[in-house]
Amino acid sequence: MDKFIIEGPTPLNGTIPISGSKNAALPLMAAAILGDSPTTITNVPKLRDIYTFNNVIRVTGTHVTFDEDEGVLTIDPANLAHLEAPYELVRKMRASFYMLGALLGRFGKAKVSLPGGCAWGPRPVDLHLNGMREMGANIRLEEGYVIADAPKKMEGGTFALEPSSVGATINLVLASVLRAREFTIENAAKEPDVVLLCKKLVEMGADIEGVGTRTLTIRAVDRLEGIQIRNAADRIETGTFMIAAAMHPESDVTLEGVNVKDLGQFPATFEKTGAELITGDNTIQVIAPETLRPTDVTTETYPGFPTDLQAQWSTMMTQAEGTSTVTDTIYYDRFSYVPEVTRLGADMDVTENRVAIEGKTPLKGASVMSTDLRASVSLVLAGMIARGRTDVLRIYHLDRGYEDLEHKLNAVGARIERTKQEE
Ligand SMILES: CC(=O)N[C@H]1[C@@H](OP(=O)(O)OP(=O)(O)OC[C@H]2O[C@@H](n3ccc(=O)[nH]c3=O)[C@H](O)[C@@H]2O)O[C@H](CO)[C@@H](O)[C@@H]1O
Ligand SMILES: C=C(OP(=O)(O)O)C(=O)O
Repeated sequence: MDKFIIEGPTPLNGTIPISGSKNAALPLMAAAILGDSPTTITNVPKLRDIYTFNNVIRVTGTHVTFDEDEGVLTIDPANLAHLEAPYELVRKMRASFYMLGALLGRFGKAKVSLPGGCAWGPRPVDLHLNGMREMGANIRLEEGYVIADAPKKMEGGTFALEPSSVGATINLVLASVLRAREFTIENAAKEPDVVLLCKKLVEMGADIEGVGTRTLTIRAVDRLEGIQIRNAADRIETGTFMIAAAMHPESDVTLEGVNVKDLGQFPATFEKTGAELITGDNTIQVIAPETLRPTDVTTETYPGFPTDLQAQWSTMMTQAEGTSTVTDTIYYDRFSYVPEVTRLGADMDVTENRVAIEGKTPLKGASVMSTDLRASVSLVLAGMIARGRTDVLRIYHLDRGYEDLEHKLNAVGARIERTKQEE
């Protein structure tokens, strides 16, 4: 197991390239197995979640090749015959649960383990399962597995997502495009990852009405063909580095390869901190403010503030001149980073789904432990402005979702070393 040793504080100056998005790539990979010819996806990041999902897909007999240097993934489902996603792999990442929709949609049968992923508390999948039932599938749970089957064509129907769910929208779209006569998803997610998936399925031949809106109507087609897809830029990595840049008053960082449109309201919220943003076609320059203004945020569905940037924002607010609150309405208990950032000297207090942060506390290096992906990166952000040495333990969570994190940050002035962690 690896850990990071971080020496701080360090201002960040220079240019950071943004990688392809993990959360956009994974549903596209699941969609590829619906095609009756190979699909090629470019701009795919080298991340542990991508390798794990490659292996999940391979178990089915699908041929997967990943050219890591070029970021090109080719998925050829011609020999797909084994309709199962086993616990040993699915437990490692939540997105492998998309295999349920994809296998059921393509073959009318699937056996998929209930999911794992970042475990900060309950992450139910009832909407995925009930939506498929509404479509006409038989679903039962047996020994930790979901076992599903469906007739050649399911009747379909209408299913309202309450609350709106990214994962359930993706799974229901995957299950229906080849197999439901007419299926309507109300209150569908319209996060950029979902919109990209729907657009690419339409390019493959799917019939999806309402792409990019809250109501999707899907009418099954008989076949889909493989296509060439360019994966989106990672909007959460972009937001994370914007926050990193704002945390030290002498930082000035340009992010390259950004998809500004995918950031929703985040840039406008970000500017309330006093940080200056200069936006180009696919670049964002972040000039840190002299004094960071306390700025309250509440997570919402897109285009609102993303839950995946909640921990990073709270960590930034430890350096603001005053008190702020950060509320998570998507996942109520995504605050496991708080005791760890507190170990570095922050003053944070969690009540229900809200953390109150008393700002401008000097941080001082210590050993801290990563508990999930976005929690882990928050500890790196804190470590980069803490005085002295911070050891961030168990960084395997980070490797699930941040490509070349230490190299990218060291190239702009950070001092982060990856080393083996003694057990
Ligand atoms: C809307 C939202 O911001 N979704 C985020 C969520 O996606 P993820 O797909 O994990 O979660 P969902 O979007 O499905 O969850 C949204 C809400 O719906 C609830 N729910 C979901 C499914 C279900 O079957 N039953 C149910 O009650 C969840 O508990 C949650 O409160 O975490 C991902 C990883 O951090 C993020 O990338 C997504 O942007
Ligand atoms: C937690 C995340 O991923 P997952 O939903 O795959 O656990 C994330 O991307 O922040």
